[in-house]
Amino acid sequence: MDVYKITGGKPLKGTIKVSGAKNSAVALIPASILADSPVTIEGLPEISDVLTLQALLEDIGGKVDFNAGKMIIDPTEMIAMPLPNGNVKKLRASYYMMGAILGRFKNAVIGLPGGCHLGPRPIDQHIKGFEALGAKVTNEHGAIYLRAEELRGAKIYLDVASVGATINIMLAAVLAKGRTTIENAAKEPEIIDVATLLSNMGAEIKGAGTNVIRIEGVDKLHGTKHTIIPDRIEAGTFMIMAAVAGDGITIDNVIPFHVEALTAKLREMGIDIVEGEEQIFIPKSRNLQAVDVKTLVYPGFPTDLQQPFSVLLTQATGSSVITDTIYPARFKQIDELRRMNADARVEGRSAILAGSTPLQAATVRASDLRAGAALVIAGLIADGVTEVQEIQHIERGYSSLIEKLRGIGADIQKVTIPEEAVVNE
Ligand SMILES: CC(=O)N[C@H]1[C@@H](OP(=O)(O)OP(=O)(O)OC[C@H]2O[C@@H](n3ccc(=O)[nH]c3=O)[C@H](O)[C@@H]2O)O[C@H](CO)[C@@H](O)[C@@H]1O
Ligand SMILES: C=C(OP(=O)(O)O)C(=O)O
Repeated sequence: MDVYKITGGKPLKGTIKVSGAKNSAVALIPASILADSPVTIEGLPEISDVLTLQALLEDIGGKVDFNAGKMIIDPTEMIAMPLPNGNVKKLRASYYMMGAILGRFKNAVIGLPGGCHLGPRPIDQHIKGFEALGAKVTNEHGAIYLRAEELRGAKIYLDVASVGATINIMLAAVLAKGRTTIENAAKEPEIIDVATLLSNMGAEIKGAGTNVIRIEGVDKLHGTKHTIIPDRIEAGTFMIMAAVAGDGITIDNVIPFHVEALTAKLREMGIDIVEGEEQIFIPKSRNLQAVDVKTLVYPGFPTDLQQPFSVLLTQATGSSVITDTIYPARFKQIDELRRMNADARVEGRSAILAGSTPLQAATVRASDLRAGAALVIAGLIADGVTEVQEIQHIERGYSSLIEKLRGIGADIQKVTIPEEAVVNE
């Protein structure tokens, strides 16, 4: 099994570049299914979620060429093959195969999605949307069957402003007959990115990025070329790293507006943030002050940064509370941080962290993607050599992490250890 070994305490300095956004990539790739000619996507991150989606497109007959972040997808010979399990279970966003295959072929069979275990992650709002568009949806032996004679535009009010449901309904609705309105839509930047690709393919979409999206169905969509937006969660992870371990770090390829909730919190803690057009510079930080954080839908503080942020709070003066209103049980990093000497505990939907506590190296487990990112940051500031296990979760979402961190002076390596050395819960 592969693990990361990190020797903490090295001064981190220089420039670190952000890759394309994972949560856009995983929707843009399935969106290509809807076109009648090749789609090119540039700037994709080299992460396992992207490779798994490439395999899923190939499973249904797509021809895909992926090289240096550029993916050329020829969807012309795709067929609505069932995708019951296997690759589907490797990532959360395989649910976008439902909307895209249903949208193009009017029927689809897809296993239930995988992804990070953050507590319950229902897809009832996706299903509600597909049904409103005229699909019959059944769950048979762990696979979702979607069948429609034709898809017709509808008015859909989402009970929760779900990113996945918003995008999935857009994918299913762009080729439906007539007008679809999604109310209480999610507003994340990734939704705008997907709407931009679909519009450039010929779709008629208005309001992406607001809470009402209107889609006028069209008869066909064509290929196009698209450049993905930068990953605001990767950028945020590097900002947190720079604040807690940096000796002057520039984060390159970031849209500062996309990380404003984090920037505001960091400033509240006393951290200097210098914003450029596509760069953020964070000088060495001193005297971090405790703050409370509540995760909310965009533009609120993102749940995906809550776990990395908890490491920063172990180094602040005073006691901080993090409350995750999106995934109330998303605190598996806390037990691992306690192994590293953090003074932290979970109470209900909150984590309470007392600072400032020097962290000590330990062998820890990345239970999920952002818990893994949190443990890497913890390893960078801990005294000694930290071993992070289960890094396959981290590699679902961070492109070339080792190389990027080494580029700013981190001592981190990927090594293979025998299976018997793996820690169990
Ligand atoms: C691939 C992807 O883009 N993943 C992101 C996406 O996940 P994902 O799209 O799965 O998250 P959602 O925005 O759908 O979930 C938000 C909230 O709505 C609830 N919900 C969602 C759908 C549904 O049908 N019913 C329902 O109750 C969820 O349990 C959660 O409490 O947004 C999350 C919230 O920003 C991020 O943590 C994930 O990184
Ligand atoms: C939860 C995440 O991803 P996914 O939805 O793909 O599991 C994440 O990116 O933090």
